[in-house]
Amino acid sequence: MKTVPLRWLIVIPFVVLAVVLGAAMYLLSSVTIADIADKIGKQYIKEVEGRIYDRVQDFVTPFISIAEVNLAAFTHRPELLNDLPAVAGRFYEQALPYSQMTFISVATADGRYVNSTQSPMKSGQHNIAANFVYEPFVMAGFEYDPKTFIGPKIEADPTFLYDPRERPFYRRAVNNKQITWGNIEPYYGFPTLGIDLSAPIYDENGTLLGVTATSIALVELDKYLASLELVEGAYLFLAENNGDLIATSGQGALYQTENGVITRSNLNDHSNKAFQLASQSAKEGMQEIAVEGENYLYYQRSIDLKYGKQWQIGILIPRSYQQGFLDSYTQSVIVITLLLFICIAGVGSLVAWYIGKPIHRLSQAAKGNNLKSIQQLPTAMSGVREINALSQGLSSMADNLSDIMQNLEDKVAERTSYLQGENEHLLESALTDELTGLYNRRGFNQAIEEALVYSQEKGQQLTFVLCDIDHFKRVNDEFGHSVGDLALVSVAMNLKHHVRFASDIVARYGGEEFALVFLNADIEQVLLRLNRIRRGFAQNPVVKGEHITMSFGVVHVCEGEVISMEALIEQADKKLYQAKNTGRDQIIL
Ligand SMILES: Nc1nc2c(ncn2[C@@H]2O[C@H](COP(=O)(O)OP(=O)(O)OP(=O)(O)O)[C@@H](O)[C@H]2O)c(=O)[nH]1
Repeated sequence: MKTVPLRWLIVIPFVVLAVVLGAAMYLLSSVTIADIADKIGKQYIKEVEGRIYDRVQDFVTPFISIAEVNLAAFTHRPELLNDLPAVAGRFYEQALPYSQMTFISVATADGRYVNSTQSPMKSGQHNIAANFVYEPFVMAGFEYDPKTFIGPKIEADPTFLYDPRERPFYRRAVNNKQITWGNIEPYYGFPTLGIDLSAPIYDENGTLLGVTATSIALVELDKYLASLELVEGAYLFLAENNGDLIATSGQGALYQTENGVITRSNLNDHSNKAFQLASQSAKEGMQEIAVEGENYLYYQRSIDLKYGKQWQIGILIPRSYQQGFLDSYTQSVIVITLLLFICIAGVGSLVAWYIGKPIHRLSQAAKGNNLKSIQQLPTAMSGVREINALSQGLSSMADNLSDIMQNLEDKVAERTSYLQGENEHLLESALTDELTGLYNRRGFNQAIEEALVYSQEKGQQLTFVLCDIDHFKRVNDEFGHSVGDLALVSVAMNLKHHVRFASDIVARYGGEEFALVFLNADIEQVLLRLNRIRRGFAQNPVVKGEHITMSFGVVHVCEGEVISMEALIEQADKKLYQAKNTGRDQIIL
């Protein structure tokens, strides 16, 4: 079975997971990112549009409401028109909270006129203007006074005769006989657009009593759109239905004045091509617009301002911005995911090293031939409990094995020494004659061979004797085989008695035949001894009063003479044969 290191077992799955997950995220993001970008873009557009819509409504609603409230007041209480200073005070208070409220005015049917006014570019500076205080129809500005309402005169121009009934706001209201919007126009002397709303006042008989009007500067809306923090490349505009711009997020002027003629900027001829295309589409809802290689999401919505007036909000967002943002976001997520998995794999590798190192050490110790390397392992070799348990298990197994081995060694030593004894005993019995205790033929062969080599090496003389009991058959026949055995033992003892114990050899050569070897002995001494043996048999009965005789065949090997064992035996045998054939009980040399 193929095996892998623990480290790879932990690291490889995480790396594979990271790659698969990263690839999956990349594929998924590439498929869905455009979709998500679109959704985010649309969501963003709607959010911005909602803010603008609310802002425009908040901006315009008080202006409409005040006109409506004043119309209702003058309609139901026409006597208010008899006390225009009080009306001026009322207008002043109404205008006070609204910085963009440039005029709140009323003009009576007999030509009197009063308003609360503030500069369209200097919000907060409220004054009162009237054309009846100074001189009839001479317009003058006044400070507000809490008690008299019309306070000290600020300025008066006797040549500035002002008859409101000749003014567009008055005529428009009278002609339309209802609340009517004026045109958006620049304020005279101020770089901002403004618009007014005028309402004719009738008594219960339908007689015209005058016209009340409000007017607002639109500079605040332009400022608001410009102040919005938009994504890069986004454009916003507020326009009238005919495309005339009211406010933008900062692309160009809203009107031009040439030779006293004022021209409003219109979406159709705007320098920003995206605006031009937006005006061409001129329908509400979400669309995609391509301008010079850039794709935009475009959203248009109309705001109903009552009394037949509608404005259009337009928003353009480049799609690349959203997509780029999402791309980099997705890439970051992928990179972070990959890094996370690499960190996990790294930590896994460390854990594998922490677990694997002591295991490796254990296996190295177990591989060694010496159990001591396992027994010497520390009890706490790792911070991992299971590894310590494994180490302790191995260690105690090594202890047990060591005991078993020691037992085995003792037993083997005991058995070996027993077998050695048995072996020696077997060897001895293999070389010894059981009856007499002398060398048997095999023992003799071995002994004579060693003796021959030794004496030849040392250059010593040697005498070999073969001797045989004469007519031994008769002993067996007469006294039985067991008595014959006793006789053989007695002969063996006699022979042994007469040779030198240490170096000479006595053997039972077979049956009643014996062999003697005398080492480093003169032949005379040997013969002396053989004769003693012979005489001993004549004098002492071997068994049951029976005397025996023996015949001897003797071969003497002189110093330095070389002869083989076979030749030596053959010669001795011949001599013995000769002794037997020539009367027995004799020594033949
Ligand atoms: N009791 C006893 N008899 C043995 C043993 N080995 C040989 N013999 C006997 O020795 C006798 C040898 O007889 P032979 O070969 O005829 O020789 P011999 O009777 O000694 O006659 P010569 O050698 O010619 O003098 C046999 O009767 C054998 O049975 C033994 O171990 N025990």
